[in-house]
Amino acid sequence: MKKYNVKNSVIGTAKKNKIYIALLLLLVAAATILNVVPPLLMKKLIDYNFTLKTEDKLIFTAVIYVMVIFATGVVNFFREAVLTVLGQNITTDIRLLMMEKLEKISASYFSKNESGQISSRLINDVDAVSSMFTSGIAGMAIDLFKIIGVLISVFYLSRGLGIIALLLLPVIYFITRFFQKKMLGAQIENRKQVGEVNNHIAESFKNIFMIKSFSKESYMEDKYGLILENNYETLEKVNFYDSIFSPIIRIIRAAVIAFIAVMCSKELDYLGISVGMAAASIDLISSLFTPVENLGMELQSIQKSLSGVKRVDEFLREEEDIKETKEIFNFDINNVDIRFNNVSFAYDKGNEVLKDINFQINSFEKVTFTGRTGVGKSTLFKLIVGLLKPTEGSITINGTDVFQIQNKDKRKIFGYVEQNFHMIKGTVADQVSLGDSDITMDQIKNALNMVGLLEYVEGFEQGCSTVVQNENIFSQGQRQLLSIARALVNNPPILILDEITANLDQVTEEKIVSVLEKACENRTILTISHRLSSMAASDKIVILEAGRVKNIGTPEMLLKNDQWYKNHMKLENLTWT
Ligand SMILES: Nc1ncnc2c1ncn2[C@@H]1O[C@H](COP(=O)(O)OP(=O)(O)OP(=O)(O)O)[C@@H](O)[C@H]1O
Repeated sequence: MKKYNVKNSVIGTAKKNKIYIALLLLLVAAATILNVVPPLLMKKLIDYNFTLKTEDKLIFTAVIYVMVIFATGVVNFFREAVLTVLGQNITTDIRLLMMEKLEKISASYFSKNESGQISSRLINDVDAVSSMFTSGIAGMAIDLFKIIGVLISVFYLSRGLGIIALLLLPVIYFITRFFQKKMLGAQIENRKQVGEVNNHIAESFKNIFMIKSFSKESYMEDKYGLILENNYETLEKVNFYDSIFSPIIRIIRAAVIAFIAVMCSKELDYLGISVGMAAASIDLISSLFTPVENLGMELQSIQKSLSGVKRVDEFLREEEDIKETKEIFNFDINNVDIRFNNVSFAYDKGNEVLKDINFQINSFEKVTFTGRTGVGKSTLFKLIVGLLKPTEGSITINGTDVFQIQNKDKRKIFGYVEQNFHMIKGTVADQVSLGDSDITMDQIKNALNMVGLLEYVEGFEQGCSTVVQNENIFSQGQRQLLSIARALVNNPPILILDEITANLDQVTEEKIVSVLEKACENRTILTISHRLSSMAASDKIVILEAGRVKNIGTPEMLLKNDQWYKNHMKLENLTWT
């Protein structure tokens, strides 16, 4: 199994983007140097041109000063641009890696995890990983370089001022961190409250008829008022920390400047430095505040992103479906032999849904699976099409383990009609072909014709090429017919029907049953049904109970020897089931 993880992916991206990395390092070095040049030029300007009252290269130094400030802006702009490109490349590579993994991942992963959770890994967690490298680690490195550059320059100007700058660092850092933590706490609280407000609004809209018919308007209003109050309280907290942080930092900065000015004053002259040196030092020390403040945010961003990295790595470590059969599975439609060999299956370890299942299905047999709800019928179907892997035993088709059949071959073997039809974005033809370019328009039309939908579809302005903007252009019954067309389009020898008439009225059900009767000719049919009357046409009925096969036989045999079947049939005739 290929070893996927975030670290390897980022190293891979870095290798592919060597030029950008080199450029970034160059720009960071240039920005670090340029950052300390203006204060040093200022020192020169003040000491030589103003204090000594010479005009020695005044204009020249001033022009250089302005140019350096301009160059700093340009370098910072390119540095941000390179960082953005690198960030996007990291995101793209991780997303592609996750998509590659997604295609190989075991289907049981999707039954264990909600789709919302999975998409959050692919979207939010990947963004977190990318921001960890761009604004987190890279930002931190840039700010550390800036701080080191400033400290070296201040020490170069005056050792005394260097020590002051060094002592100032932890003070700014801890004050900033204190406020950042408080602010983050308040923001999290506020976000929760905003979520509550949104949920309440969504809930009100969803249940508006119920609220009106049960006169719950004032209850909902009071609840909304309470939620809004909590929301304002948390927002006030955020605003409070936000508003006092900036003045506090400004006061500290002003105090430091005043302190340095006093220390350098003519009367005291504790530091023994020139006016220009003092001005340059004040400028440099002032520029220490922003990178130190940023460090706290970057640390926070790295901490937050680390959980994203962990979650992406967890996803990338998920078990894969490993297919050993490389050759195309050639299928003889006249010779179908499906075997369940001691099959057991559990979604969660130790909690078996199906136990020790053994049976055989032959060509053109029509087999119905029945049993109480939750007994494991749909699970059994997912095992037959190789979406799930048995925890014990195997299922074979003509001797090949179904789990080893390549996904691309499966559609030629099985046609799966689910309980609910899932529309995809695209045209009517796409609903049938699922965008498979190997399926021709003739095949699509044939399939639609077989289910009696062709005439209806050709009535649309664009016929099969009509883009489905609103799925209600098809009724529930027509959607079920589309589902059958989707299953039949490749003319598969095995048709799998998962209680497809469960949610339909009698008339629609009859129509679908008649379509199916035609579609089922010359195929092996596996179907789940609760209605025993519809099983009468089956060659074989498999009754499941407590995860095991309780009985197998023809409808006539079961009517004689299976009490459950007999009772159920009687009740159904009385229309009690
Ligand atoms: N993704 C899943 N994760 C964990 N347990 C599951 C999952 N899907 C189904 N189960 C459990 O497995 C058992 C069998 O479910 P299954 O859907 O196969 O039953 P069924 O016979 O098809 O039920 P029904 O007739 O109601 O459709 C149930 O107890 C169900 O809760």
